[in-house]
Parts: sequence; C-alpha cells; structure tokens
Amino acid sequence: MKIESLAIPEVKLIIPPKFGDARGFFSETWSASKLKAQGFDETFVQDNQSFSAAKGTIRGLHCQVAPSVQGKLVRVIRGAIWDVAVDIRKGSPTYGKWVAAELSAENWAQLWIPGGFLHGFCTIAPDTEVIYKVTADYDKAAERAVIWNDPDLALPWPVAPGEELLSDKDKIAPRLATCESWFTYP
Ligand SMILES: Cc1cn([C@H]2C[C@H](O)[C@@H](COP(=O)(O)OP(=O)(O)O[C@H]3O[C@H](C)C(=O)[C@H](O)[C@H]3O)O2)c(=O)[nH]c1=O
Repeated sequence: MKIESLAIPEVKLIIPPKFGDARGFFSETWSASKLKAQGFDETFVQDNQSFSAAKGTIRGLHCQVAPSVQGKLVRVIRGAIWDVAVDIRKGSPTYGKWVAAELSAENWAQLWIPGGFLHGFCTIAPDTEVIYKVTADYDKAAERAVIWNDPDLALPWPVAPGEELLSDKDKIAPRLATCESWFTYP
C-alpha cells in the first residue's frame, strides 16, 4: 500500500494495489497488518457509505468531538469527490489550514483524516458513492459542524456558486470563529 503525507502531514493519501485482468480487477482495499507495517495503526469500528446523485453535492464540514472523536479513511467506489480536511486543533501550527485530494473510482486513492480535523467533500461527478471507515461509533451528541463556505477558510469548492447541493443542517452550520475550541494540539 502506498502511503504519502500531504502538506499537513497527519493527513495521508493511501493508494492500495489494484490487480486487473480480463475479468476486471481485485484490490485489497484495507489491511491492518500491511498498514501497521508502514506505521499506520488505527482501529476502525464502523463502516459508512453515502450516495450522492448530483454533481456538486457538498457534505460537511463535520467532525465528532470527545468522547467520540473520529478518524476517517475515505474512498470512492463510483464517481469522484474533492475531499478536504481542515485542521481545527487549537495550538496546531497548521490551525485553520486545509489539505484536499481528488478521490475517485478511477484513481483508487483513499484519504486518512485524523481526529481534530473537519471533513467534507464535494462530488465532481454524478452518482458518486463514498465508503469510509471510522475509528469511533456515530455519536449524534458529539457531532459538530462548520459552515462549508466559511470566509475564514475560503475553501475552493469545485462547484459553481449557487449550484451546490447541501442538507438543511449543513446550510445553517456556524463559522469556525464562533465555535469553542473542540480540539487541542498535540
Ligand atoms: C454520519 C452518520 C449519520 N447517520 C444518520 C444520521 C442522519 O439521519 C443520516 C444522514 O446523516 P448526515 O446528513 O449527517 O450525513 P452526511 O451529511 O453524509 O454526514 C457525513 O458527512 C461527512 C462527510 C462526514 O465526514 C461524516 O462522516 C458525516 O458527518 O444518517 C448515522 O446513522 N450514522 C452516522 O455515522
């Protein structure tokens, strides 16, 4: 498994091998032992899957706080997303900074977003299917959100203004500056 750190090194791009032949392909999309051998040792407790019919669907910016802080290992099995992680660990040298990657069924790339980061994505193809492993159970009481178009973050979402599709919840999320510090660094 190829693992590379992004500009915020805690966020990792992971590309598993894909073995193609005349029938199609086989891929070991996650291996605890192979990742541990490369220093990636996380325990996942839940698998999630979301389907977004429209290109320009934005889900995020979300996280869970203690006692249910979630790390997420995200991949795309159909379509494509622009996947973004924002460092919101108070005291972090990269606080308020973000990194992003295109994840697609084509490039087979996965993104590891550790706890302490907001996560969100924008679909860049219709009928996009996202699958991700998380390191803590869903805990509605621990869910937090920051508005997708926070001017302090100025995320370059790959969708024309006004064409984004969001949940009602995501449309009314607060700005990062108005949120108490949910995470501290290190
Ligand atoms: C996240 C989650 C949701 N739900 C239920 C709660 C709602 O009734 C329904 C839809 O939830 P929501 O609108 O929060 O789904 P997304 O907007 O895709 O949220 C996710 O989007 C971003 C990209 C994330 O990183 C998180 O995993 C998650 O927040 O599924 C569950 O039952 N379990 C869960 O783990």
